[in-house]
Amino acid sequence: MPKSTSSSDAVKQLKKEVGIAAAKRVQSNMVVGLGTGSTTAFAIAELGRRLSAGEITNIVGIPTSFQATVLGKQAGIPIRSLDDVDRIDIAIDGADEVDPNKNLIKGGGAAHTREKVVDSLAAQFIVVVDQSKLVDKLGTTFDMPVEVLPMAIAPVTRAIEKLGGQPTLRMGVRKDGPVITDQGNMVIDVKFEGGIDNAPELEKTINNIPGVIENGLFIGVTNLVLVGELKGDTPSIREF
Ligand SMILES: O=C[C@H](O)[C@H](O)[C@H](O)COP(=O)(O)O
Repeated sequence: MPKSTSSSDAVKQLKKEVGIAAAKRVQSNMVVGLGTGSTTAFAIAELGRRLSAGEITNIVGIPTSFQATVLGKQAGIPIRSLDDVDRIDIAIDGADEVDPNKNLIKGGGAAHTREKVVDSLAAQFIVVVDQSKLVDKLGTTFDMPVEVLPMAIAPVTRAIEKLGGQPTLRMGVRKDGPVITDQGNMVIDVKFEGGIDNAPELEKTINNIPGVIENGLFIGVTNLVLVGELKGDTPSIREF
């Protein structure tokens, strides 16, 4: 087996273990925020398994994307909207970068706007990642996604350049033209050379540009990070 295949298999296994570990923290009668991405997909599947096995009963899921809605329904989790509930007990979601203060970059799947709404409302927000997502400084391995109203792409791009960012319009894969989000907007990925110096400030500054819907910085939202990591050849889970 080529090395790259075996290492991607190992990452997939870490994502699976950490997703399952997070799903095991869900108890009966909870309202659960269902995150987006390949890691959370394992958590959603495990929640469905626990429901059908009778290990937990009477949970409902609040999805953060079309993907989470589809996966939640496939797993047999009753899906509700924010109009139907008065609280979210726990939210489980992935991340593209996690810093030592549990601050995040999210939006690799263009779902960060709905994710920020749902994850911020949760009494407990659990982030599930494999070890490759841990960084000392945000913005060093992943560009910051910004969801933008399509008619404002040009002025928002110029405003971000004035702030020192290098914006790129995200293009579709297996679809010509730009990525269109679940809300019908576009996404700009912004590189900051050397990473993001003051992420709490930048989160507010970017969101203050007219036409910006939401950026992918999640500051002070996370309660717990579950990290899947390899100890030698053995997968283990660390929390902080
Ligand atoms: O928009 C997508 C989300 O923020 C994801 O949670 C994030 O990109 C991590 O996804 P994955 O678990 O697939 O790496």
